[in-house]
Amino acid sequence: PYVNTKDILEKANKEYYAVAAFNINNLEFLQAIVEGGIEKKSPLIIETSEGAMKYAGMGDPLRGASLFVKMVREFADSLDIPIALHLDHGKNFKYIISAIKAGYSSVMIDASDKPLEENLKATKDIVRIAHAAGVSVEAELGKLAGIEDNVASAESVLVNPDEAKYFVEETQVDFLAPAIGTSHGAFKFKGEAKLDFDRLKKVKELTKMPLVLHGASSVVQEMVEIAENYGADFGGSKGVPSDILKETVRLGINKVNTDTDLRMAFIAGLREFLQNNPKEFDPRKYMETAKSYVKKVVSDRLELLGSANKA
Ligand SMILES: O=C(COP(=O)(O)O)N(O)CCCOP(=O)(O)O
Ligand SMILES: [Zn+2]
Repeated sequence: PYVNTKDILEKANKEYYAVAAFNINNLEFLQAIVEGGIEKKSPLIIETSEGAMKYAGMGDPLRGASLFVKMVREFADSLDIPIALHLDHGKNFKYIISAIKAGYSSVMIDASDKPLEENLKATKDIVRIAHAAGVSVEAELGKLAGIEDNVASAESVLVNPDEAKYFVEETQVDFLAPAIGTSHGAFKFKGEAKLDFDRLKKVKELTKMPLVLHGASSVVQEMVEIAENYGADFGGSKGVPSDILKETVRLGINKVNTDTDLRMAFIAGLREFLQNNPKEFDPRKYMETAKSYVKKVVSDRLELLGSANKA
């Protein structure tokens, strides 16, 4: 069934596991993610960024939002596993309202690049509207390093746990993304991977609410090797190692944003197939390997996060 993201995350919060939030931009990634969820009998959070809404709507974000709701509902309404649709990194008021209007389960208001007072005000405004429409809300405190929504932030600004407690009480957001040292994309760490577990622990103790990890892809070595075998150049790529990811779940992370791992699995499969099948031009065939690799990465992640058999 099509459910509210909050329902999925409240259960995960109580039982101390995490649910992956997989980004999509097209039909093929959605198909592969749903196949993984069915195989693992796992709840799924499908999420789309504002860029995805523009891409699918051919420049019209409301059309994009409505298309994604229809696609995801079509799968969700016909399956036993709970599936929610979430707007990731909502920064533009018009896009956030478009997602609510189209029927998204939840939206993120990302005002983390603003001073606290501005973040508070923007978040309160969205919470008031979203809650009136039965839509749950995610906000972010602190800043991820790396490129976030085209804003290149040289270094990450880690969450302040006391500020987090004040923020959630003031805004009544349903789930919070504390920045603890991750960043988006495939090049997360120069040296050794390190996250600020102490801050995470404190935020959980102070808020007791479902928490979100952005920039949580692991950069699966197996996929990097296949892609590089067929011409990709992913030198220097490094993600969040599985043991570190598991520790964040043990410390209270309940939603794990995953986009890069799916992108690398897809391109690895696509490169491999195209190189080995010079005569093929049927789109139902030449994306098969790509989709199967995405499904594999999805299934492994659902297992790792502990949401398998939790549907
Ligand atoms: O946290 C993540 C993904 O992290 P990852 O890169 O580690 O998968 N996200 O919120 C995904 C952000 C995708 O935005 P865009 O469509 O503009 O590229
Ligand atoms: Zn993110």
